Amino acid sequence: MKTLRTNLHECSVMFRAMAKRRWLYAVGILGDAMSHASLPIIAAFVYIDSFEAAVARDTDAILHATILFSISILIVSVFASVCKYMAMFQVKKWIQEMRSRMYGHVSHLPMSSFEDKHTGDFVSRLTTDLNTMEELFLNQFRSFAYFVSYSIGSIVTMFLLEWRIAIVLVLITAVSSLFITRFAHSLRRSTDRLQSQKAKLTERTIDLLSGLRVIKMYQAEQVIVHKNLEVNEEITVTKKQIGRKIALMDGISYFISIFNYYGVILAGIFMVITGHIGIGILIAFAQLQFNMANAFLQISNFVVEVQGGLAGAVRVFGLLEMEREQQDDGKALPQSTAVSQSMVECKHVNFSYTAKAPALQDINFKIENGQFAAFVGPSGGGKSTLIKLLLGFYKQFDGEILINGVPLRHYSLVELREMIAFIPQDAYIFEGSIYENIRFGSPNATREQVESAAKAAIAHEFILSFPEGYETQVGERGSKLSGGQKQRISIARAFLKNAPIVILDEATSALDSDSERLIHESLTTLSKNRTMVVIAHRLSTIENADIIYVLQDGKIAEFGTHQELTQGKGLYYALRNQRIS
Ligand SMILES: Nc1ncnc2c1ncn2[C@@H]1O[C@H](COP(=O)(O)OP(=O)(O)OP(=O)(O)O)[C@@H](O)[C@H]1O
Repeated sequence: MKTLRTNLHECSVMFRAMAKRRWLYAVGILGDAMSHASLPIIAAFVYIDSFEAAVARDTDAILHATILFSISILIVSVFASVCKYMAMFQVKKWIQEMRSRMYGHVSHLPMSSFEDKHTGDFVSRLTTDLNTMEELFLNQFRSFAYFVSYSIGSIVTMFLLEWRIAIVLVLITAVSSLFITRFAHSLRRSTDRLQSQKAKLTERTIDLLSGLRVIKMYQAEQVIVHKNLEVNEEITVTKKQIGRKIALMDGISYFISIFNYYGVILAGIFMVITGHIGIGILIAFAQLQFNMANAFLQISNFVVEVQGGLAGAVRVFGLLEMEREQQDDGKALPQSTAVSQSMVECKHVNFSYTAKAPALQDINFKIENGQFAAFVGPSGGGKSTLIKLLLGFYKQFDGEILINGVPLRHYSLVELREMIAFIPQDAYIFEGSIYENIRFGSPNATREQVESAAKAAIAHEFILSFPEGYETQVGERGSKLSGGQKQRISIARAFLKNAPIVILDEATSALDSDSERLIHESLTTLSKNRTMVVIAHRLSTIENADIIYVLQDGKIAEFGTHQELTQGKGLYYALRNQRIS
């Protein structure tokens, strides 16, 4: 019963989500199911007339019944096809809308969602789970509507024909339905588990494909294959459990169906012999009961598919229920058009990811407009965390962050991100052309603007050296470009965005000295008339910074210019010597 209630609740959530489409879908699916269900019932009446006519040797009556039946088949076929198309069309459109909604939703999720869950989990929800939900609407609900329409129709017909047999059938059907709902409960647990295991398999597959280089280098093929095998085995175990339940359910529903079918025939023969019903009615009963028995034989597969579809739907809706990044009101920009003296300021900022150790403690600094500020420090010191706060990825921190003199909370995310051009460590390159990749910086930019951004980033020459120039397809994650080329495309995006603040998380990967020089040059140009905040891993790149902050264990351990910090012989000095030696 609990499963039934849960299933009904899940269905009602889905139907509500279909909005206006649900009515056309419901009409389509019911029309299709009822017209298909009506054929065997019409056939039952045709059999009564035909067999009675056959006994009376009335050929006209047989011809009449045959013509009527043929016309019915024609009408039902046309009507059912139209209804089926209507329902199918609504589902396809709805799934398309859901897919776009899910994509949009994923792009608005806070970064913390992706730190908590594996990419594979999202991929699985967007593909496998959405597909199972589509199947549920296209096939399983259709079969269910047919089964219900046919059961009601045939039971009513049987009541009209011979109520005593009909009562017995209703009782047996009710008992069988109760038994099936009990199975549904246990099957649902297995199908929920199966959907999660499938998601885990997608996660493992993504790890295999994305980490293939590392796997090969460390000859870890066996390790990764073993991990995949583990999930594969778990899936097989769950499928076996489902298979056992299906087999048991199949056996019992087979017994019930056959028992019902032959029971009706035997009872009917007995009633014909005793003169209670004619032979036509007996044949009609056999016809109705035959279809009912067939439907019952399909029921186990149907229950598994419905539970699987619902489990997928729950994961789809689970994704849509994940909380989006809060956009806030956004009233900061009008005030901030007047440029404040300090561009980025932190006042007593404290932040923790979890209840355990704080990632940032009492951070205070002020970066003046047009300054070049660098953050350095040992691994795990809190540099990336600070950048995440400045970019608005996490909002739950204590203290105050001011951008252009206005507290961060007064900016909408759109406004905040318009103020900042971010160059991440991993210069993410999207599938597509170099031109499209640079244009990410400003989707409305003209060709000239894209090219002048590429020139400023000293990328124009290498782009033109490719036979297809800006139209060169870069491959998955820019696989056809070198590390330095990817970084220069990423810098070109920042030039194109033309934001007053540039935040750069310096790439850790080593580059050849030529690439490093070009990148250094382009960053120097980029920093002109802009406020630069750089997380530096190579201390040589920030020697000319206006101010350097050294972060250790979430605190600012020291700050000053390169000369001051070197003379101070503190942590900066030690770090520098460590890296040089
Ligand atoms: N998503 C997260 N959830 C929980 N803890 C995190 C998360 N991200 C970082 N941390 C922790 O916060 C602390 C600061 O990490 P952070 O990434 O800011 O350091 P970092 O200075 O940028 O290090 P690195 O130079 O190695 O990149 C570390 O102890 C880290 O383990």
